Amino acid sequence: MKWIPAFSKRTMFIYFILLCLLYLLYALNTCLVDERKFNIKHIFLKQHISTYKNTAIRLATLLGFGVSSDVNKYRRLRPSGAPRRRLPDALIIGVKKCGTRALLEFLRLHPDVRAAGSEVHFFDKFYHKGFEWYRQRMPATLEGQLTMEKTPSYWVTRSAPRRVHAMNPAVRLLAVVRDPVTRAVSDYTQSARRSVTTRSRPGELHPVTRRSVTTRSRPGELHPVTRRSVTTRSRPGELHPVTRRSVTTRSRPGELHPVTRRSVTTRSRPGELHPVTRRSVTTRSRPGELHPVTRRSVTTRSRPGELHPVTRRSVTTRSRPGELHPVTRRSVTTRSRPGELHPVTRRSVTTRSRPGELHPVTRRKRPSLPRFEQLALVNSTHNWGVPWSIVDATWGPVRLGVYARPLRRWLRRFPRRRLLLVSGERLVADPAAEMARVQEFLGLKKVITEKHFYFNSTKGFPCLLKSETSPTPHCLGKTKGRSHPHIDPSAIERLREFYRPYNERFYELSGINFGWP
Ligand SMILES: Nc1ncnc2c1ncn2[C@@H]1O[C@H](COP(=O)(O)OS(=O)(=O)O)[C@@H](OP(=O)(O)O)[C@H]1O
Repeated sequence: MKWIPAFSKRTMFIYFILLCLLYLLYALNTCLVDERKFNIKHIFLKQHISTYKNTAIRLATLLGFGVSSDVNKYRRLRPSGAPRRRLPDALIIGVKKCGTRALLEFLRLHPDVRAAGSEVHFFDKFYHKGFEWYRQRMPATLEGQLTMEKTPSYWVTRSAPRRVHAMNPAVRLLAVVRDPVTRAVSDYTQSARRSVTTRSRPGELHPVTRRSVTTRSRPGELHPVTRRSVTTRSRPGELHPVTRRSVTTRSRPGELHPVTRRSVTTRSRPGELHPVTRRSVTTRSRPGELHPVTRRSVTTRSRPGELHPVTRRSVTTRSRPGELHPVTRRSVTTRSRPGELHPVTRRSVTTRSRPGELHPVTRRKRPSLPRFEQLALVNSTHNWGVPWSIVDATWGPVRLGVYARPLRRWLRRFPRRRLLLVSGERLVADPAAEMARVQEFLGLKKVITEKHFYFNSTKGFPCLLKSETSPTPHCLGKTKGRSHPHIDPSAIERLREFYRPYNERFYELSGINFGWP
């Protein structure tokens, strides 16, 4: 030590005193800012110190010291300059259809949380755009506020744990989980609302979803892919050959439905009363004619340009595509060829395309999916002569409920204490209690309590008394908390059996028993 004056005892002592002074200065600055007796010089100093502090914490972590980086313990907001956009401090990484939107909306009640409104999909779809792009998608926050984002698909994106870790190894992760069976039904309900009614040939798979489609086969035929009965059009009075229930019939005027014995939709001649109900029926008369029974004018089909001979108002015409209505000079409903735009409005028109074809202009889907049971179970095996359905674990809504696999991937990158598993069931049954756990995990003061919620019995879910965006009581949107279709109890039981071992594995890995049936 003697030959290196820089390390003499006296020099070391001076360094120590200097360090203490520096720390005192920092502490003093914090107090000054807290008391709101700050000036621009202090703000700059504060910003620099917090930057150094964060850097120091990261360096210490790299060197293997167990420094807690829980720097965001709840603080009174200090107005240290203008708000700015920052990369997220915490992420809701999943799981789809488990209540991620509810969690985010509830968290937004906290004054120290700011979150991106829509799903950003950075770590799964837009990673190539870089962190600066991601930062720009975030809301501006004040020093001390948490920046958050939720994208449920991160949970199952293989590369997401590595990418999130590269952004910030100290980031806090939240995942909402729910009974995988209910989750699957919820997932299916959403797809059913979005998906399409196609008319393809029997046996053909849907060209977009690659799953079987609603077919029109002959009465009694089973669906060629799912081997279940299909919607049939049989002759009046016939029962459905498979379900043995009555089918939609077209009978002659006056005939009662042969099975239900109720009157059927008839097409009679103008002036005729319905032979059973004795009420007037929809008639097609010639232009100008009054309805022979009611003496009111009837819907007519006149030639384009002609006024209705009784009411003297223009009538619905069928003109050639592109033609304007000769009286109103407005465009008329046209039937163009698939892909053609309406010649006057330049908007896509109702088309009749060939089976499997998507609408050529809008490329949008139309509604209908096979039943949940058909998709979740494959009725192919026979166990000692007894038909036995096996769960289709490759089907998305089923696969996503196997939580153990993605959890293992996340735990390879992040320590368990960095990931909070939120119960989707408790978020509905006792939102305040679950939010208390979440606030503690995020190092926030407990601000969100029971007084923020009320139970809306019509919706069947907890709703908010007020929020950042609305000062009046409101629930989540109508896409959240949908009513689910009835599912065959035996299918539910099959799924429960399927998930049981995976759930056990998940409880082991997470250290929490969620108690799913
Ligand atoms: N408070 C409240 N209000 C409405 N809905 C609530 C609420 N809390 C939890 N849930 C459940 O959240 C389910 C939707 O989950 P997500 O928000 O994760 O869906 S998504 O992945 O973002 O599409 C949603 O699923 P469905 O019931 O199938 O619509 C709800 O069961």
